[in-house]
Amino acid sequence: MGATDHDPLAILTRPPPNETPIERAAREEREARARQISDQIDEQLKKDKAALKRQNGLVRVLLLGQSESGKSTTLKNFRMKYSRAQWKAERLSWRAVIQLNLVRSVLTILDTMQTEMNGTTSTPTSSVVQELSGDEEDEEEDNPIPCATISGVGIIVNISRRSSLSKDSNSSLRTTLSSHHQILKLRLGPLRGVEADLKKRLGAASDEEEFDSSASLGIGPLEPSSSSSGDGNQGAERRSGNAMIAARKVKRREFGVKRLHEALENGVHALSSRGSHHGHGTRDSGSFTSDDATDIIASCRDDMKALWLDEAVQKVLAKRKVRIEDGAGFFLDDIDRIATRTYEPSDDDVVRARLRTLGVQEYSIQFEQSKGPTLFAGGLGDFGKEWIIYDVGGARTMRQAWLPFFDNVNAIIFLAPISCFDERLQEDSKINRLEDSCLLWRSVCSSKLLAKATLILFLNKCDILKRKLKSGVMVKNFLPSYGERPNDAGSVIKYLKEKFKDILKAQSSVPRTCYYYATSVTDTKATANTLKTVKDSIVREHLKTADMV
Ligand SMILES: Nc1nc2c(ncn2[C@@H]2O[C@H](COP(=O)(O)OP(=O)(O)OP(=O)(O)O)[C@@H](O)[C@H]2O)c(=O)[nH]1
Ligand SMILES: [Mg+2]
Repeated sequence: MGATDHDPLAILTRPPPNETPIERAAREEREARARQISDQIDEQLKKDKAALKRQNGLVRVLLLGQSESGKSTTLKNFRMKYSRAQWKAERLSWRAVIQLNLVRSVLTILDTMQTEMNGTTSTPTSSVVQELSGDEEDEEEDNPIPCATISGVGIIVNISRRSSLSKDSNSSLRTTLSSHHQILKLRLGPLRGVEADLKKRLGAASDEEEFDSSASLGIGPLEPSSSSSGDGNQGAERRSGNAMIAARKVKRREFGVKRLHEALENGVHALSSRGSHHGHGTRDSGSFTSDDATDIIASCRDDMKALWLDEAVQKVLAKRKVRIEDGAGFFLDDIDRIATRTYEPSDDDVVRARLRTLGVQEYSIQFEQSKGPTLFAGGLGDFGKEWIIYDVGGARTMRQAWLPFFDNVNAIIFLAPISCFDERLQEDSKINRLEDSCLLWRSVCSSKLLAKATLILFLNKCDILKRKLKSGVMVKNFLPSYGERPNDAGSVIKYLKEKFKDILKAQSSVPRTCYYYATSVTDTKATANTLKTVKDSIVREHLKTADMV
């Protein structure tokens, strides 16, 4: 008896006895089809398994924080370090954005000068203006008023009054602005057309935007209830009681785009098609030569420099507390380099460029497996190799859009710009920016949806903080709880870090890990090191959750 006689399967699959040639051909065709289907199923299973593995290894990171906290700048650092090829390919297309940043700074100076010449009290509002806390319309002077107390944290944020100059110094400043300044203003006039042109080219999604100053935090269930904000004092009264001021809408000039890639591409395409019409503005082997906007900017170079370096202009800016140098997209110290016909942005330029985020932008980053022992080694497969980073718009009116992205997120990188203890929100001039950051951080810490996410806090804009403190701004004037602690950056960072830690502790029922970093994310070298540590901690936490370590 052969071995197959005992194999039930062999009996089942054995060809029937007395099979005719036609029957045999039909059977073989059936079997071939079955084999083909089986192979297809195997292939699909393999694909599903790979997709599942990839899905398991996918790390989702959400960048959160108020507007101008440095979210997009952090993302740029990530892309610059870990998506080098894509970054380099995109770098040139930032030129129009950087030119727009420069032009807007100049226009802000011109507007401030005009306001001064007119002798009016209002100051133009712009993305490049870092306006100190202080209500332009208040009569009282230099009298800090407690504005808000953050419940359980003990930060009392004062909004100091604008320290206005005497009538004498006002009029003397006005007369210092001479015909020379009028001429500069006239000669720089074409930059208004350039601004409009660049905006059109990039496809402005929202430029002049109105914010309702009575708008809520706008983050739905995350939003702390009004009673829990701990403002049961004059601060709350001050914010809600003055109906006239609360109803006022704050006008703000800032440029933002919904789809960054599209905007950058638009800039490039508009430029090359224009170039073929005008015989210039061409793109040759990946680099620009020139275009109308660039020509005008280049021809205004000396006047722009003269304006920025002018002593009387600096005095007007100081008087009106317009701190362009601490604002977003500051390029006035780089006029020589940028206002040329052949300007090409550097890595640092792109990182410093300001383009407000509208909605949510999504980026995928593929991390290379590094040599030597890594977290990916040891049979952990593709864990942490692919990251999806979500960058959101941070203005209050945009926070509703964050919620859908809270689901399944592995890590939050929260940016709190700590230099802004004496600034107010652009979208709501009643709210101190540090107070807003603390409230937002509290919402993030208390969110059930984010309970499992790794928390990373960047105490950002430390460079601006240092400059501000050095210039004599006293933290205790804005945060009375800071008391007599030394007015240096190290002490302020330590103090605020403890405040953010306290908030997390108060909002967590179980002890929760959070990684804290003092950052200046425009410093790309230092940020590269921070990101490496951040990346490792996120992957480590992710693996812990997945029971892999
Ligand atoms: N000096 C300095 N500037 C910074 C720092 N972080 C961000 N900036 C600048 O601040 C501006 C705003 O930064 P963004 O990254 O665009 O802010 P954002 O949080 O994405 O703001 P939205 O898109 O409005 O939500 C940019 O011009 C940055 O170059 C920092 O640490 N130091
Ligand atoms: Mg942004």
